[in-house]
Amino acid sequence: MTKTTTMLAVAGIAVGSLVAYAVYFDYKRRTDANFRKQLRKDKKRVAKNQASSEASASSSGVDVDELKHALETVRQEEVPTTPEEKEKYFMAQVGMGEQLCAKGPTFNLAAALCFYRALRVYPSPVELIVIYERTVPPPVFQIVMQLTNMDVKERVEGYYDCFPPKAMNVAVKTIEVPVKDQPEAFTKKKILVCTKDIEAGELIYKEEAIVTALDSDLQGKGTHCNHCLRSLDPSNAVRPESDRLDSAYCSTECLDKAKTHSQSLLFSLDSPLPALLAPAIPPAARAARDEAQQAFADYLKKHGKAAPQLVARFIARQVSAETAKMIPPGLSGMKGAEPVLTDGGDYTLYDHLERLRYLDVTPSEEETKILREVLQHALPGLEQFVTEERHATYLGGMSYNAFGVYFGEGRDDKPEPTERPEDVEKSRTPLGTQKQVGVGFYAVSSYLNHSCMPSARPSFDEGTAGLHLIANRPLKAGDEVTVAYVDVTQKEGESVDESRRRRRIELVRGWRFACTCERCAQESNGIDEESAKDESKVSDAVKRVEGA
Ligand SMILES: C[S@@+](CC[C@H](N)C(=O)[O-])C[C@H]1O[C@@H](n2cnc3c(N)ncnc32)[C@H](O)[C@@H]1O
Repeated sequence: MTKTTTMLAVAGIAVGSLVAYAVYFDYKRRTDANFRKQLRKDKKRVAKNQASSEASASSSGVDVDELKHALETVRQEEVPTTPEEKEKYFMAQVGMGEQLCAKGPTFNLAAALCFYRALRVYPSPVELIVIYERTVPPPVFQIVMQLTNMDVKERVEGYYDCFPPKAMNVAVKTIEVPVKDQPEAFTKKKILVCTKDIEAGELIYKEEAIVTALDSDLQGKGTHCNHCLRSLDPSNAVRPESDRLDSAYCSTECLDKAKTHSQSLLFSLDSPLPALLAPAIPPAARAARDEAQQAFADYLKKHGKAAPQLVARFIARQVSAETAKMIPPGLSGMKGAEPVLTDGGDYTLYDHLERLRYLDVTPSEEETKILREVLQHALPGLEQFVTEERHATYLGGMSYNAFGVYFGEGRDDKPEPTERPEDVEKSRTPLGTQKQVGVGFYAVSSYLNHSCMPSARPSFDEGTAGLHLIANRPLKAGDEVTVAYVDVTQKEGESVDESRRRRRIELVRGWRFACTCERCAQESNGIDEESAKDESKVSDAVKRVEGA
């Protein structure tokens, strides 16, 4: 209840460790599902008598509108950027909060706002809430919890107001669809719809990939840019001095972006942090980092899959985006580190991944260990971020949502896979994965559902991983936009049934769903006995994976 109590409790935990990536963790925890779960638990445990934050007047005696207004005001305030400033700010706010507490109930809201401000810059918000519970007078603590819950709730619920950006002409809509064989049961599904009328052949939007990975047979050859995937003349390629993947780039601009986003952290001995924040690396640590990166590069080469690389790059890009926020504008040299994916709102890259569907996959222990070591040797502490569970979510998210990048009619020189068909890595590629040069993960396009009669198609017209979504037919505002995840053309010599069966089996293998599109429904009418057997295999496979 005194200044010393909170300050001492806090000092014992982490005030001294406000380094770059600690703030990154802070940011993540604040926004991730586990943190929100924890908050809900805390809310139940702590605020037993607290009226719902939706109620017009709260048990803390502060009107909800007043709280909302206060929250908005705090949100508008600038948060200090450097670790030292944050620490100073934190101490000042806690000190002021405690002084205001002593002045009596009239100052409860003002006191709570101080504690809330301190929470915003503290590296371990959950721990701090637990400390507050012990040290802050209950009525003030209740208000801090209300502010925190309100903030998290608004962030979660407001996401689809800001995303996708309005200029992209699409919106995410949640619809209810009937569950097969269960009359009157419905399930929720997200679809992407147009927000304006579009002509056939018109560009709906263009989207840059958040992360890309070249197909493994092209890695190191110098025929494609490692960042934008553009075709290159190897003799003109830009080659970095130190690069674990022997990467080539089409320009110094792509090289710089790649370094900023992920290459420096994962595949080179450069500092993963900008000079302003970078700690000096002792020679022994350098050697260990080199070894960890070599093991990761060997792993990627041996397994030939893109998803583990996309995962690593996505994590690295989160680090880069969060560290860029900590550096005063103009000083960072990290231009482009933070992708702008929303119309305002304070969302992180993780917000975009978290809401997507993902495949239920289990990364090998070896893969998790290798990735953790690469991260640990780049920034000690970062490895804590890759728990088995989180790694599985990332890997499942990338495997499920990646799009194949292909140019023109695609390529014909990709080595035929040697694995069992069900083990071949799939990406959404209307020409078939054999035609792609690599893959990209896209925040908006991840929401596109499949149709065997798609209303749109991805196109890589600029010869890079920049995805142009083109309408296949006229679309009205509100119509669903779909693409083909697999090659849906009926091949020469293939019957309607055979084509239907091929598509559906590929969809089950790659994305584990039985296609419910209009064309599949139409073509099921004349289904023959042989196809019916395959169809039950599709249903069984889906049941197996969905029931698992
Ligand atoms: C990447 S997600 C697309 C967004 C997703 N609809 C959602 O609700 O988040 C792909 C998933 O959507 C569903 N889906 C997409 N296209 C479908 C189709 N043609 N038929 C049935 N389900 C489909 C499947 O569950 C599939 O696993």
